[in-house]
Amino acid sequence: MQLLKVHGSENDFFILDEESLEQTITDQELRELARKLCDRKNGLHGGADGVLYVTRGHEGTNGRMRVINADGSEASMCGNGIRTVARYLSEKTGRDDFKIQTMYADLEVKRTEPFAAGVPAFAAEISPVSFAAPDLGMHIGKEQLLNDYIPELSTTIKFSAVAVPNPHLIAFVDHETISGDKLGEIGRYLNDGQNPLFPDGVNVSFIEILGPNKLFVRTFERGVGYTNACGTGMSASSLIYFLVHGEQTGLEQTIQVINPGGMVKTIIHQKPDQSYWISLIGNATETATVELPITEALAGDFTHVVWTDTGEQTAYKQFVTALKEGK
Ligand SMILES: N[C@@H](CCC[C@H](N)C(=O)O)C(=O)O
Repeated sequence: MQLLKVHGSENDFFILDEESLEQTITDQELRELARKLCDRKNGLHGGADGVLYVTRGHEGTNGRMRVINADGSEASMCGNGIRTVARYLSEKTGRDDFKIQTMYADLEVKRTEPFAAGVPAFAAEISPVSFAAPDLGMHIGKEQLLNDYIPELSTTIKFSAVAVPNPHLIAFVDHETISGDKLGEIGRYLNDGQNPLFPDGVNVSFIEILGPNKLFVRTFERGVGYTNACGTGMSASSLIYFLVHGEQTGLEQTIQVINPGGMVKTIIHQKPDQSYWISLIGNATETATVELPITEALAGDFTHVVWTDTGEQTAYKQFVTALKEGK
């Protein structure tokens, strides 16, 4: 079996193309493989946030992406992941602009200007968007939530909820709060599988506004925990920023979203039917190619792994250093 280790803003994944498997695997094996590979302690080379399983897509697409979180659960979308799958499929098929089949929609992706020398970038469509409680798996006694309190969570922090289409709960906070563990406390509670508010879990993001069209976003991901970045989380946060702070931004404007692992750009669009969609633009970095026997991987045995670094991470680190220095 071959894998590709990739990341978008250091939200890292193993891409597994079904064509690299000698035999088909069951859904149960795929979930088990994700749990074994991604474990941050005992997994493959420090683990990962998830597995992106690439298969043939239906007509009109260049392939299909399934998102398996580190805990083996399946998500409907992954914004950082889809850019890396876009790059993988682009290099596999020689096309730079195409659609990828995901759980609920065929999404447009395209190669864009690199973020820096050696830092390839792709743009991905993030949609469909919904604010409806049933689409969010939200049970808070309200049909929608926009900048309002959930008293069970906090009496001082206001939340907004949006599905893009995976569910996100978002709050504007100050610098001290975003740097503390309130996000972890809320994220862990809402993803314990037992709470009555989001029984299926939810991705939780805190936003600090750094200036007009400039945000810092930190996310606690469903099925993962704290991540360096969450692409759908940053897209959802940008949309909520537009809806709550319309005095600072507008449709078709580029929003810069800084995250613990780097930076992405987002643009909010509105269709004639009034529905929203978001462009998410960011790096698609390939850090290593990996070869290993699937039977051993399923048993959590990584002794016969052939791991080959691509060397791309050096350019990515230089890009992040320049970003921090404001260059
Ligand atoms: N990291 C992803 C989101 C992955 C799925 C998420 N954990 C969920 O369960 O919804 C991103 O970049 O969007």
